[in-house]
Amino acid sequence: MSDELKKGLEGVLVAESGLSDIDGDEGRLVYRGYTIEDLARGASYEEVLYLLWNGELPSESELDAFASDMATERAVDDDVLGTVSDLADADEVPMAAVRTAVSELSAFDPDADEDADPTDEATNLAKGKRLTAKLPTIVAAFTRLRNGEEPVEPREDLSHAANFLYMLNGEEPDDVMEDVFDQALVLHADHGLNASTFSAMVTASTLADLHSAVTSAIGTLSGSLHGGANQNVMEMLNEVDASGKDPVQWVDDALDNGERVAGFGHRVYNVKDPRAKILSEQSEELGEAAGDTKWYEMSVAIEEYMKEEKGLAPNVDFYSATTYYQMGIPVDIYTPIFAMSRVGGWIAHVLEQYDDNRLIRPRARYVGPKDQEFVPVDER
Ligand SMILES: CC(=O)SCCNC(=O)CCNC(=O)[C@H](O)C(C)(C)COP(=O)(O)OP(=O)(O)OC[C@H]1O[C@@H](n2cnc3c(N)ncnc32)[C@H](O)[C@@H]1OP(=O)(O)O
Ligand SMILES: O=C([O-])CC(=O)C(=O)O
Repeated sequence: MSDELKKGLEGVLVAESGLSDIDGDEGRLVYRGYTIEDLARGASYEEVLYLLWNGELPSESELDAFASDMATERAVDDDVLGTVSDLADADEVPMAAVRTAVSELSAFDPDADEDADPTDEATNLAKGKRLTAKLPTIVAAFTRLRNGEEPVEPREDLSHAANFLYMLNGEEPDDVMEDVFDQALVLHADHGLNASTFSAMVTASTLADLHSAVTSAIGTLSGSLHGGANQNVMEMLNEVDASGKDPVQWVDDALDNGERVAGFGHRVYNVKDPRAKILSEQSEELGEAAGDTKWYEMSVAIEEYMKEEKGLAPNVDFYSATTYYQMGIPVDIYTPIFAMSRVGGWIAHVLEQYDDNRLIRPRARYVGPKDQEFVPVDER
C-alpha cells in the first residue's frame, strides 16, 4: 500500500473506460474513438447518446427508433411538476431544484424496484432514457414557473435540442438555434472522470441505483470549480460590462485580489479545451449574426490576457456562457443545461461501473490526535 498522498486524486488511475479519451497536452477529446469536432459537426445529441450507451454509432433506422422512443418519455408526472412549482415559488436555486426533482423521478419510474438488481443493464438503459428525456422538461418547467408562466408540454416531433428550446420559450427555435444548442449538448456529453462523473461512479459502486447516482452527480456538477463555472463566467462578463472598465484591467484587478477567473484552467488540459474552440466559433457567429460581437470580443481579450499573464487557457465553460447568453437563455440555468447533456455521460459511466464493479473506497492519512485519555462527559 503506497503512502504517497495525491490530493484531489490528481492523475490517479482508478478505472478503465471505453467512453472518452482526453489528450490534455494536444487539446484533443474523443468519444469512443470519434473526435469531438466530427461529432459536433456531424452527429446529433441523440446519436452521441446512442454511441456512448451502446458502443457504436447507430444506423439511420436504429437512430430513428432510439430518438422517437426517448421522445415519448419527455412528459413528467404531475406530482414532480408540483414539486418543481413549489421549488420555483420558494425561489430555489435552479441546480438544487433540478437535483430534487430528478431524485423524485424515481418514485414514478416503472422500473424502480428496491428488490430488483440495480446493475441490470437493460433496466438501466430504460431508466437512463427516461432520465435523459425528462431532465429538460424539469429545467424548462422550473424556468417558466418562477416567471409566473405555465410550463409548455413537450412535443415528440421535435429533436431533443429543439424540444427543450420550444418548452423554454414557447416557440420552436429556428434551425440555427437548434443546431447551436444541439452542438453544445454534444460537446458536454462526456469528459472522462470529471468530478460529477466520478461522484456518480462512487455512488453506483455501493450498488445504489441509477437515480441515486445521477442525483449525486447533479449535486457535484453544481459547484463553481466544475459545472457551476459557466454561470459565473456570464455573471463576470456582465460585471465587467457594467463596470465600464477595460476587461483586461478588470481581470487584472480580480487576480490581484487573489480571485480565480471563472472559465479558465483545467485539471487535464494544459492548452485550450477543444470544446472551447468550437464554442468560441459559435459565440462569434451568433454575435456577427446579431450585429454585435461585444461579448465575443470581451472574451477574446480576457483569453489573451489570461494566457499571457497566468499561462491559463479557457475551458468549456468560458465560451458556452456567451453562446447561451446570445441565445437569450437565462444565466442561472446554464449549469442545469450542462446537466441535461452530461446525464448521458454519467449514465454511460455508471453502466461501465456496474459491469465491472468494485466498491470505490480510498483512504486518508490520519493526522489527528493519538492516545487520548477518555474522560466521561460529567467530568469534563
Ligand atoms: C466543466 C469543468 O468543470 S471545467 C472547470 C470549470 N471551473 C472553472 O472554470 C473554475 C476556475 N478554474 C479553477 O478553479 C481551476 O483551474 C480548476 C478547479 C478547474 C482546476 O484546478 P486544479 O487542477 O486543482 O488546479 P489548482 O487549483 O491547483 O490551480 C493551479 C494553479 O493555477 C491557478 N489557477 C487555476 N485556475 C485558475 C483560474 N481560473 N484563475 C486564476 N488562477 C487559477 C491556481 O491559483 C493555482 O495557482 P498557485 O499554484 O499559484 O496556487
Ligand atoms: O473533466 C473535468 O475535470 C471537467 C470538465 O471539463 C468536464 O467535466 O467537462
